[in-house]
Parts: sequence; C-alpha cells; structure tokens
Amino acid sequence: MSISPQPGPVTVRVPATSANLGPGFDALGVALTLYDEVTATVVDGPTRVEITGEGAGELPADESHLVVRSMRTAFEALGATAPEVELRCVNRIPQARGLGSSSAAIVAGVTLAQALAGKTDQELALEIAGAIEGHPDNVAPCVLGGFTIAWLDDEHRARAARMTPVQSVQPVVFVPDVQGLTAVARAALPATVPHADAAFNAGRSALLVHALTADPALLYAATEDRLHQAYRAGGMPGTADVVRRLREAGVAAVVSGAGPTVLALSEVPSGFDLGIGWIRHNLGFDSRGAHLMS
Ligand SMILES: Nc1ncnc2c1ncn2[C@@H]1O[C@H](COP(=O)(O)OP(=O)(O)O)[C@@H](O)[C@H]1O
Ligand SMILES: N[C@@H](CCOP(=O)(O)O)C(=O)O
Repeated sequence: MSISPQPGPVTVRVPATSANLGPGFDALGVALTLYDEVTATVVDGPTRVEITGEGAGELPADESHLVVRSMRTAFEALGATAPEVELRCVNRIPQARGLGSSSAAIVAGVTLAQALAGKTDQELALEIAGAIEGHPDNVAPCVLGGFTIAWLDDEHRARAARMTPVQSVQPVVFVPDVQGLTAVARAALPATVPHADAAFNAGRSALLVHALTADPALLYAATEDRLHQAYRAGGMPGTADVVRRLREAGVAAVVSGAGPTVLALSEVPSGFDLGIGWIRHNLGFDSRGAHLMS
C-alpha cells in the first residue's frame, strides 16, 4: 500500500561540504558551517519553487529543480506517492564552486521526502542521495556532519564512517567569482594512474584521518595529493596558483572538492594576498549534518 505524505510545511537545513581534502579523492569529506534551508509544503499543484540567495533567477522554478527531482526519487524509494509541492529555498552555499551545493540540494530533497513520509533514516538517506549524486564523498558529511570516510559497498550503496575533527582546526575557504562544474572537472581526470601515485595517496589519506582527528601538526604532509589536483589545474589556473602560494607559505591548502574553491586547514598568514575576485569565509566544522528545523 502506498504511503500518503503529510501536508507539511517542513524545513531542512543542510551544510556545505568540502570533499577530497587533497588525497582522499571520492572518499573523504567535511561538513562546514554554511547552510542552505529548504521548506516544503504539499500543494494541489503545480509544483513551484521560490529561491532566495544563490541561484535566484538562474535555477529552474519547476519540477526540474534538483531538490524536487531528489524528493521524487526518494518518495519512490520509500514506496510513497510523490505529491506536488511548494518549495522555499534560502541558498547560501555558492554553487558550482566545489562546496557540495548539488549534494546539499539532493540531501535536502531526500530529507524532506522522508519527513513528509513520516520516516527518519540517515543510512537510507545516504544511500538514496549517494545514488543520485554518483560519488559519496559530499553526501556523507552533508547527511552526517563532521568528517567522514565514504565508500560504495558491493551493491554500490553509499556507506560512511563518521569522525569528529579536532577543535583547533579552523577551516577557511577562498571562493572565486568563477564557477566550475564537477562533471567538467571529472572529465579532466585520466582513466588510469601510476601505481606509485595510487600508493602515495593511500598513505596520505590514511595519514589525513590521523592528522584531522588527533595530530593537526601533520596536516601539511597529509594533504598532499597526486590523483586529481594536478590533472585539473589547467582548467582552474587561478585556483592552482592560490593553492601553490598557500602551500609555499606552509599552509595545508587544497582544492575544495572539484574546485574552483580553495580550502585551508591550517592558519593562513595575515596579509596573504588573494588577488581580485576571491571571497574569504572563516568557517567551522558542522557537527549535525542535515536536520529538520522546528
Ligand atoms: N541549491 C540548489 N538548488 C538546485 N540546484 C542546485 C543547487 N545547488 C546546486 N544545484 C545544481 O548543481 C549544479 C552544481 O553542481 P556541481 O557541479 O556538482 O557543483 P558543486 O561543487 O557546487 O556541488 C548547479 O549548476 C545546479 O544545476
Ligand atoms: N570527489 C569529487 C568531489 C566533488 O565535489 P564538489 O563539491 O566539487 O561537487 C570530485 O573531486 O570530483
């Protein structure tokens, strides 16, 4: 028997995320204290979307909106009939910048559908959102908060282990005024990599888990990568330059996700000159992940 969704309204808050963290390509990610909020109300129809902030006037306002599409996928997975909805989106996460905006939209949709269907299940939310996104490293911290190691199990379902980053680490992101789509950045990667580079990243990823949970003095060495950033540098020269200059200054800086945002995990020297067109956000690590607001 099909479940009938509740009428709502229901509001979800979803964090920005930074994936990869250097060596942990498609596996490691952190949730950040920068949020989108989406309110869903069941209506007679048609589905409509009101957007404030990032993406206003650019994103679709109908059923092709990513939150609506994700809600529909989730309702189907839950065995519920997808209702027509009115969405109110308050977007603060910069889009197509490497801060997991698409995962945030997907997780928002899945969480709203679960709430309207009267269910709460983080493991299932991760599974559904991971299948929609295609790689699990953003959806895991977005659902769970904190610092996550994500993987796909033998049935290709997203799974994750959650840790708490050490409090003394204060993430800083540098967001450029240009966008970069993750799909384009993924197309720049080679189909195969040298065994030595894979071994290098395996060691640094393991070290990063230790550095970010116990010994931040090791973050510089732990954020070195040979699997994705160099291959993508030609498509984002400004980002590659900022990462290079920060690292030369001793900062544990990496490309955030697929870029073009830069993430710094150790103190940035005062007076560091970013150049024109960059915005700095001093953030924290979000510990809650996606959650409903009363
Ligand atoms: N809040 C949102 N609502 C609707 N669609 C969104 C939202 N955020 C991102 N998207 C969609 O996802 C695209 C960006 O996804 P992606 O290239 O993966 O970048 P990001 O690193 O920001 O996740 C946007 O161009 C838009 O189509
Ligand atoms: N592992 C992915 C991460 C993409 O993150 P996003 O925030 O840029 O969507 C990749 O590097 O492609």
